Amino acid sequence: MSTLRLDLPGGGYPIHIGSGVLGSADLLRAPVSGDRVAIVTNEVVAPLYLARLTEALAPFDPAVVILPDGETQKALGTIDRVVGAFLEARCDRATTIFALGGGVVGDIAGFAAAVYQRGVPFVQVPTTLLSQVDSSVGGKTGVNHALGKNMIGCFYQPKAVIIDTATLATLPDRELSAGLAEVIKYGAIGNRTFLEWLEQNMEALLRRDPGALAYAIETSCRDKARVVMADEREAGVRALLNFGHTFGHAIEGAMGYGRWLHGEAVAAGMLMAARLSERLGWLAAGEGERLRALIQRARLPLAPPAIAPQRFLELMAVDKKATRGRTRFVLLRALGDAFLTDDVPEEALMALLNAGA
Ligand SMILES: NC(=O)c1ccc[n+]([C@@H]2O[C@H](COP(=O)([O-])OP(=O)(O)OC[C@H]3O[C@@H](n4cnc5c(N)ncnc54)[C@H](O)[C@@H]3O)[C@@H](O)[C@H]2O)c1
Ligand SMILES: O=C(O)C(=O)C[C@@H](O)[C@H](O)[C@H](O)COP(=O)(O)O
Ligand SMILES: [Zn+2]
Repeated sequence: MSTLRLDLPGGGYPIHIGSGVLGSADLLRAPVSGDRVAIVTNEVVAPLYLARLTEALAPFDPAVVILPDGETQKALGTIDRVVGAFLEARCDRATTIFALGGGVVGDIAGFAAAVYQRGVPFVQVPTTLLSQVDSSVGGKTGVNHALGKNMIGCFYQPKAVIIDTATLATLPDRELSAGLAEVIKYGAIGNRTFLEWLEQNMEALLRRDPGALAYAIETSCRDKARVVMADEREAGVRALLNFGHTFGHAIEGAMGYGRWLHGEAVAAGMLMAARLSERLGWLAAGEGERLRALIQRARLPLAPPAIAPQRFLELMAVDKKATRGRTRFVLLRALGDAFLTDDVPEEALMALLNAGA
């Protein structure tokens, strides 16, 4: 097992990574400060891992909230239902909330914990590759709105992140690939050495080699923690973690939440951002091709679905990175060297959208 730390002025937390840590009573009970716990999970994850978490938390007798599966659950109505379940179970301010599941459960449970009685402690126990490398770390919580992805939420840091890599054994292949999109993102935005490692180890990751997965998860969490420690509230460098997301979130919204997985939309979005970088003369063609090849080997989509350019623009107009009415994009100077800019001529953007990628 390895442990990283994410330190912030408001208090830091450990990120424990290891196979079988879901069975570790010591690790799971350490972040519990009060005398009660509640677990938020979903109908897919509960039959697989709820008993193990409940056993590890004994003698606490957790209140359990089991949500339906899927991205469409990331909606304000779900927060109302989760808060209702907490109230019915008489959860008080000394109740620690555990999020057991993928990014959807983590974003919902984290936001519910942030607003329940104005804030109760919570712990992330991520069970998808995507949530283990990205969503469980850094404190972005929230839900979607019909007009935009993650439009309702807040920054609210967990007390601990406990990553049991053994849970990935039951993850469907399509979900594993979706997680690899965010892993590739770390290489593309700021870690060329890691990108080269991914080029050499993609097959090992796809066949779920435990050593390769552990290395990819640890490197991703370390990179993300470093960025979050430098800029918790996304005033600057944290925006780079949004590489591929300006296009990706628009794809998710245009298709209807859940049709394209988040990681799939981010993969196509990263390639759109790379192509835009090439069109604007920032990125050499060979670099974009290298990213395309890696995304293809991760079994991820290489191009967006058919979306009218006007619709794309409408959806991107609400992107949270926009300032003074101008959409900002994360572009590449090279693989491993990303930057944020609002200096994207409309003709270049329209040419990209009209080209279908
Ligand atoms: N907060 C953040 O910083 C952040 C970062 C990245 C993504 N996100 C959000 O995360 C969400 C995507 O997360 P995700 O990719 O984990 O999707 P998800 O939570 O929908 O999980 C994917 C699927 O796998 C199932 N599942 C979970 N663990 C499993 C396991 N061990 N075995 C078998 N099945 C399992 C889930 O029930 C679901 O069907 C999106 O809403 C995205 O916006 C948030
Ligand atoms: O943690 C971050 O910061 C990220 O941008 C990570 C992204 O992978 C993630 O999808 C995040 O939820 C996007 O945030 P948003 O602010 O663009 O909604
Ligand atoms: Zn993401």
